[in-house]
Amino acid sequence: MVVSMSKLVVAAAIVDELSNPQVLLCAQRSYPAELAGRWELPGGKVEPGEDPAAALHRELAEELGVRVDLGQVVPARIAQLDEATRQAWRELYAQGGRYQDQVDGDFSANRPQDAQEARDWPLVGELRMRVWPAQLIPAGTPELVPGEGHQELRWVPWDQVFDLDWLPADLPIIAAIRDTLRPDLAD
Ligand SMILES: Nc1nc2c([nH]c(=O)n2[C@H]2C[C@H](O)[C@@H](COP(=O)(O)OP(=O)(O)OP(=O)(O)O)O2)c(=O)[nH]1
Repeated sequence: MVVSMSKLVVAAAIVDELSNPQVLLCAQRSYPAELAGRWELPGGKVEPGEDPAAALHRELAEELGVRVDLGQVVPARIAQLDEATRQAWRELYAQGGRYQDQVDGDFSANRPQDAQEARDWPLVGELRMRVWPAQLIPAGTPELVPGEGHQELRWVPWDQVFDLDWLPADLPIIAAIRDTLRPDLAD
């Protein structure tokens, strides 16, 4: 059997307050050139053998200098992916897949052919992303100084979030986060 190898990225949807979020922390990438200027959720790649949630805490401390409380992972919703991605993803899961670097073992246990959800979202190529809602410790919306990875960090109200030029794979993810945290705003 062909088993594809994927790389896990972890990211946080940091809001002012998990119980009633008004704004989302959006980050504008500064590199590489082809991604510079696009918006993303802060985070980064899991290192070999690293626990994914621990990797996220590490990335947020490094990139933003913050500590966070994490909520529940927002799973990937098959229905929110475009048709080409959905098809590619079904095939991937049918083959079976593992993360490189022994992160979390086999991820094909939850098969999107049958399921409507899976834990991780597809990004470009081999990358998959696990996303947690989060709030700062203490909760709030302080001004944050971007590190070298970001041009700008901005707290954005939900009704303006989709005005930003997101990395393409993030659009269904951001919609799912908004629908999960603010079901009253769901389309
Ligand atoms: N952090 C983050 N990465 C995303 C998002 N959406 C998306 O497609 N990506 C892609 C962009 C990158 O190719 C990859 C994350 O890599 P990265 O460069 O941020 O990872 P890293 O901080 O560990 O950096 P490096 O060691 O690889 O330089 O995932 C997102 O919302 N947040």
